[in-house]
Amino acid sequence: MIALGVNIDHVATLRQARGGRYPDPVEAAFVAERAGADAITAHLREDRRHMQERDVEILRQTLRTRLNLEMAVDEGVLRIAERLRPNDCCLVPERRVELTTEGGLDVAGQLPRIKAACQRLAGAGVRVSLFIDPDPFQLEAAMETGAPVVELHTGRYAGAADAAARAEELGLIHSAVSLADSLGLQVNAGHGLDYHNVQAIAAIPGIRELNIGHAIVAHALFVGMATAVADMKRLMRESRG
Ligand SMILES: CC(=O)[C@@H](O)[C@H](O)COP(=O)(O)O
Ligand SMILES: NCC(=O)COP(=O)(O)O
Repeated sequence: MIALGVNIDHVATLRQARGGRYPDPVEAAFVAERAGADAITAHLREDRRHMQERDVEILRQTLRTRLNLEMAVDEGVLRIAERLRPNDCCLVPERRVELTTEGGLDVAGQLPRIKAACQRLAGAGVRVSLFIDPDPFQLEAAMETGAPVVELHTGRYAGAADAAARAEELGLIHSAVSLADSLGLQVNAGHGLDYHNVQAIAAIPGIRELNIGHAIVAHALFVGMATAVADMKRLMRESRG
């Protein structure tokens, strides 16, 4: 059964629009868990544009499933992760000017730095995942860091301009899953997945977990968070037959 990690960042985006107390991403996480989320993903960005330290502290103390903390290799956030010790940390690239994550982490180009961060988090008892493009060089580098998990960036698949481009990206993802499996890495995937494009990814047998947020939160505006999560879980379940 493929697992669903619900990313609640954009509940916090709505809250930060006025810098108030609601909607509370923690409440969204509880609803998502009751609706079938297997984990909650929260991206504590260095610029704190959405999730706040208060949010991840409460999530760490209250979740019934797992907390997957997404973060850049930023000293301040690393120290928070070492203190909170979430179940999982997923290392992602960040640029303050980006609207959202634009690609995978360049592990191959900064291997000593990423490896040191992985060792610090593993030393704190955290399972580390690396958010990378479906690229053989990045997969080989990810294995060098000792991180047991990779999350394949599905953004280019999700944003493909036409069916041919989407099929090409899907092929790269299939190949990356096979290589990751041969390297002994757990394979997750995420970014830009929605109710129209998720099933082709969820159907790939070697993928253990999908992290999905923006599309679920957007759907939840119209049907509620519980139904939005249940709808996504059903599509993922049906994709496996
Ligand atoms: C790494 C990734 O693809 C997302 O989980 C990330 O959280 C996107 O950043 P925003 O949530 O800020 O859009
Ligand atoms: N790592 C992907 C994630 O957590 C959610 O990405 P998105 O569904 O908000 O694009």
